[in-house]
This record gives sequence, structure tokens and C-alpha cells, in this order.
Amino acid sequence: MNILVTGGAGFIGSHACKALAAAGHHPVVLDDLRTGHRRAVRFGPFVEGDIADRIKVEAVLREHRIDTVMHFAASAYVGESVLRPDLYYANNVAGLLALLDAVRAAGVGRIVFSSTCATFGPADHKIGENDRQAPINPYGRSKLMAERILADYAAAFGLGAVVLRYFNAAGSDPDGELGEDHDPETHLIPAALLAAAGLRPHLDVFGIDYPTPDGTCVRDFVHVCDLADAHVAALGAIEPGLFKAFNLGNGDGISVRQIIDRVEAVTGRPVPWRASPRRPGDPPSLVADASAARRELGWIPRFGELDEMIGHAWAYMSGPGRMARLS
Ligand SMILES: NC(=O)c1ccc[n+]([C@@H]2O[C@H](COP(=O)([O-])OP(=O)(O)OC[C@H]3O[C@@H](n4cnc5c(N)ncnc54)[C@H](O)[C@@H]3O)[C@@H](O)[C@H]2O)c1
Ligand SMILES: O=c1ccn([C@@H]2O[C@H](COP(=O)(O)OP(=O)(O)O[C@H]3O[C@H](CO)[C@H](O)[C@H](O)[C@H]3O)[C@@H](O)[C@H]2O)c(=O)[nH]1
Repeated sequence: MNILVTGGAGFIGSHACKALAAAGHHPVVLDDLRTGHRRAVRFGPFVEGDIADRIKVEAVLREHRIDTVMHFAASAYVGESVLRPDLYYANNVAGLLALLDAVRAAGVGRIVFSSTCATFGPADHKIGENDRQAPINPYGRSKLMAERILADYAAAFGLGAVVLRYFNAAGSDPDGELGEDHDPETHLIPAALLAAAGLRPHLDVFGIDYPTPDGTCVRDFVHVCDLADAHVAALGAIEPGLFKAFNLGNGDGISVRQIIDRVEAVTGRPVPWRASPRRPGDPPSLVADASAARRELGWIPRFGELDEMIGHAWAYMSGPGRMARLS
């Protein structure tokens, strides 16, 4: 299939392109490089552009005879969304509407969408697809609005939509070709690795007084290659006029303190850290029940071990090219 991958120069989108190409598909990347990298586009053509540019997007869809759109492009930082909600609603909601105009105009009827556990509110149990979605930050609300738009377009226009709600993406391509490369790096595991590498003086632990076993936030980490595999599987689940959503995680709740311990064990280096105030918008705990994805998509995570995720991320970060860019 010919697949338009918006955000394919980013962390998860680039890994999805690799998996799609390995499965015999043809990924075409559309990305404006606001947080992604040209060097991460290696598995098909690259078009530099904004998802909100309807004319360009429609032309790309027609030129490459696109069957399916995989929509990764978004603004995706919880903390930033609290400070700049305007950016999040513009890119994640208005941007999606523009993209969907082009998709309809070009007669493309299939979409896979990157959603998030941030569309759920705080929960004290593993979160299933039918749990109440009550986001507590603008990022999560923008993604929930996007889900609702897709569901309404499926019902009204016959669009086939599969929504994949990732929990916390982690790790990197075991071949070392791709990895997480954000500037500044705000995600927990790479931030802890930077502290272990001596490239940050310390890791700030945002809140040590949460109602969790050790007082720090709990998340469910899922390997980026397992997320990529889920996208390949999702292609077979798209049905005209239907909206389907799947939660993707390993079902293991891991705290920030536990991440520090495992990063120290995997790297063999200390992670200096200090307690800092809570980060606005952070739910105490988010852990997935991904049984529907296993059952209906046949999704079987290959890299469910946390140490392996940290090891792959560390191998990528300590590789010569990346280290040279960081130091
Ligand atoms: N990283 C996570 O843990 C996580 C968890 C849940 C959901 N998600 C979602 O997965 C998707 C990918 O996240 P990521 O971690 O790879 O982020 P990323 O920032 O690495 O990738 C996003 C890519 O989209 C591009 N982009 C953004 N806005 C664009 C626009 N208007 N036009 C064209 N390109 C644009 C960026 O340049 C970048 O290459 C996002 O939709 C995010 O909300 C991520
Ligand atoms: O330097 C840091 C970075 C993070 N954290 C904590 O570690 C946890 C995980 O934070 P991340 O920023 O790594 O990830 P988030 O859970 O905020 O966000 C990620 O998962 C979200 C779903 O919750 C979104 O989908 C988003 O795209 C993706 O970045 C949070 O409790 C955060 O406060 C720290 O203590 N110190």
C-alpha cells in the first residue's frame, strides 16, 4: 500500500516507516521538521510541508496514489500544552481538520491516528478502551477532540479510522538506525540517560508526593518498535465507516524512581537527581489494558522488558553521531 505518514521524520513516525517498508508498503513522509529530522526519513520519499497546507497535501495524496494516511504529526508535550494551549489546538485540532479536507477531496478513505493515554484522566486501574476519557491537560483534550472528529467523519462520510492510543513510547530501533532525538529532550527515559551520561547536571523529578507507592508518577512504557508493528497490524483492521480505538501499552506500571534505578543498572552510571515541583497537567498514574489490541489486531509486543527499552535508547544516545550532536 502507498501510505502517507505525516510526522514521519519524528520519533515514532520514523520507526513506523521502517516497519511499513519491511512489511512491503511504500511510506511517503510529509513533515515540516518542526521537531523531526530529515535524516530520519530513509524508507521512501520525503515531502517537506505542513499538514495544514490543504493544497499541498491534496497534491501529495494524488501524486503518490495514497491508500491510507497515518497521522503522527502533532504537538506532543503535556507541560508545554498547559502554557501554550493555542499551539496545541491549532496543530492538533485545526491541523487535523485541514488534513481531513485534503483527504476527502482526494478521495482517500482510510486513516490511522496517533492518540494517547493523555486522553484519559487519572485512573487507579489498568485503562481499557471503554474507560471514561476525561483529560486533565490541553494536549490530552486536543487529542480527544481529534478522536471525536474522526468518529464523526467515519459516521458521516464513511471514513475508516483506527485510533491507536499509545501509553509512553520508549526505546529505539535495535539496529541503531533511528532513535529519540528531541531538543530540548523532555521525556523521562532520555532525560535520565542524559543525566547518566553527564550531559545534564541532574534529572528533575517532577513531584515526589503523588498518591503512588513511592510518591512519584507511574507510567506504562512501550517500545517504539512495538508501536510501529501495531501500525502495520492496524492496516488490516480499517473498515469503511467504522471508528475503532485501541490502547497500546505493556500493562506494567513503572514509577519515575524505578526508571532512575533501572537506568543506573543498565548504564552502570549514577543518575544524579533532585526533587522538583509537580509538572502541571501530569496524572499520577497511567497504565494500559491492551488486551483488545492483542485480541483484535493480533498485536504481540516483542520488546516488553523495560531494561531492553532503556538499553536500546542508551545504545542510540551513546552512538558516535548522536553524542557528537549532544556535546
Ligand atoms: N512519544 C510518546 O510517548 C507519545 C505518546 C502518545 C502519543 N504520541 C503521539 O505520537 C505522535 C508522534 O509523537 P513523537 O513522540 O514521535 O513526536 P515527534 O515530535 O518526534 O514527531 C512529530 C513529528 O511531526 C512533525 N510535525 C508536527 N507538526 C507538524 C505539522 N503541522 N505539519 C507537518 N509536520 C508536523 C514534527 O516535525 C515531527 O517530525 C504524536 O501525534 C504524539 O501526540 C506520542
Ligand atoms: O525530566 C523529567 C521528565 C519527566 N518526568 C516525569 O516522568 C513522567 C513521564 O513524563 P514524560 O514527559 O516522559 O511523558 P508524559 O507521560 O508526560 O507524556 C508522554 O505520554 C503522554 C501520555 O501521557 C503523551 O502522549 C505525550 O505525547 C508523551 O510525551 C511524568 O510523570 C513526568 O513528570 C520527570 O520527573 N522528569
